[in-house]
Amino acid sequence: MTAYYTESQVASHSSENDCWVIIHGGVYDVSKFLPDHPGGKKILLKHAGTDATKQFDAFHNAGVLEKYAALCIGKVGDAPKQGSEDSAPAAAATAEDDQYQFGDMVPFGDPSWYQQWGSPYYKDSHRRIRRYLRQFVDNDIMPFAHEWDEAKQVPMFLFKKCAEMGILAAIAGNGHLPLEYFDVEETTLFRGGDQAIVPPQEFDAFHAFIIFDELSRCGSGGVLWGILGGLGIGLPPIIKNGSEELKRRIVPDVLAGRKTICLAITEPQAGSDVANLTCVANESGEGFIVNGEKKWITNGTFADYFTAAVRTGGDGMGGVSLLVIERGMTGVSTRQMKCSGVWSSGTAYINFEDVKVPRANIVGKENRGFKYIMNNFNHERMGIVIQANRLARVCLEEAIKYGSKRKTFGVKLVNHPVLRNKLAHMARQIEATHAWMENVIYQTIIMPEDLQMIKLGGPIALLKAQSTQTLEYCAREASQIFGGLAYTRGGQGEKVERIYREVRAYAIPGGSEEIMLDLGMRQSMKVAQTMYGAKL
Ligand code: HEM
Repeated sequence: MTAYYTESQVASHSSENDCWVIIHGGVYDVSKFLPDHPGGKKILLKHAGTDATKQFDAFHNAGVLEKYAALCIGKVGDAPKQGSEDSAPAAAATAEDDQYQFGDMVPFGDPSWYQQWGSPYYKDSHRRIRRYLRQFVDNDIMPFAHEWDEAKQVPMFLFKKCAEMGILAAIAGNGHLPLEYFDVEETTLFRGGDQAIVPPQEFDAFHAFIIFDELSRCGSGGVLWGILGGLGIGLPPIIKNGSEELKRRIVPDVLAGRKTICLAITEPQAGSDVANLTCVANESGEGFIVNGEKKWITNGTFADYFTAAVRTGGDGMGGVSLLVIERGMTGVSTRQMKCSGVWSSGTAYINFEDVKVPRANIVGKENRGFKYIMNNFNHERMGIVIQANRLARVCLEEAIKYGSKRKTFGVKLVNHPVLRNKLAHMARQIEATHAWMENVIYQTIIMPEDLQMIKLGGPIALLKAQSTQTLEYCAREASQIFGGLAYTRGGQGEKVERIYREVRAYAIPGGSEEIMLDLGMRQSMKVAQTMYGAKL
């Protein structure tokens, strides 16, 4: 039952031992919080017993109130009369309610189909998954993203939660649900047949896109890579190429959040140059003995399984295989690396020293690993593109929100033409990238998979460079708009400061911008000549 107080009742609680404030209609008892308030005790006491909404808004993000909800003891005003509209429980929102607009309506703060624009790509189940994910991110992720980043790990219960929702299965399937390896009725998103939030038979690449896009609103690459980075790239090669025995042994546990997995390809001396990796797996008896190092491995500090690229044959791409190495195997050791960003994602340096791996753990055929890795690259890169563009959008949204309340020289930041110019350049790049992204995702639905490999590889490589350069631009400009607040960790500039540190975690892995731009043109020229008959 909500308690209601009058303004004069609140005013009588204005001493150091008994201090209440009103913020956005809520009454907060901050007596015990005074010594812990990061802004200091005095400033709170100055506003004791009063409505301090305006002062509060000047120094905090809205999320602070959610995080400190326990301090809220009631509301200000009269209790609603029984049976009045206010006392009735709010009706659950339906997909129809969301048909025209959804979100905060900050210009370009969400994709255009959230803001009264029509789109051929989305139907009711897309609108429902969007609402479901937004609540999850607002309530269960955003208030804690900063803490998790500082603690340099995401909590393990998050994997279970994502599994229960069906998010892990949705991400692993590359636009399809891997229905053989999880029970849809155990998930909140897909249970209930035609009545499900997303009926399993309706699931498509746009649902997966919305999941990634909405999750990325948390503004933390560390959280995103933490929960999905390893699974999103480490599991699909097994689902696609592994033996039935290997799949049954590994996939259900990972999709249920009981076990975690990562992809271990990069080495101290071989990054984008995958064909030259040196981690070696020598045949021995019933299996292999693995020796070598892996570096910058997302989720490597805690993953139970490593989908590792190893050299089983001669030099170059024809000698690479994929092996599932398990944490419990003797000779596996991992340590957390100190990176400039994505702190909570568990980036690891890994040593394999005489690790005995049974032959049953090989993924697909021996010496075919390079092909399996390449086949997964489009999926991996699109995941990066979606995240990078939403993180860029977060920078724009945060900058507009902050710039609409902060004044300099008596004028709101958004009303200074020089700052509006920055916002405009951010918006045009984000919207252009988003439209290209939707176009490519649509192609992944209508184009046969073998053709996608050939025709989409070039555009996706260019799109990756487009999205990370957009992210870099937006992170920089938003930081300038936030000024000193984006130079300190936490507080109002929390997301922008963190994203600025995370730009390189998007621009380098999965193919650096330089390699993407070159590959994108090379591949597109080849396709034009060999498939469309261009005389070049
Ligand atoms: C329920 C009441 C309040 C809570 C839970 C709260 C919480 C916080 C927190 C968590 C921070 C750290 C920065 C951040 O995360 O945003 C902070 C900073 C601050 N707060 Fe509060 N606060 C409250 C009320 C107020 C009020 C009424 C004022 C009055 C002006 C105030 C002034 C400040 C200032 C000046 C800072 C420092 C900002 C900076 O570092 O730039 N707070 N507060």
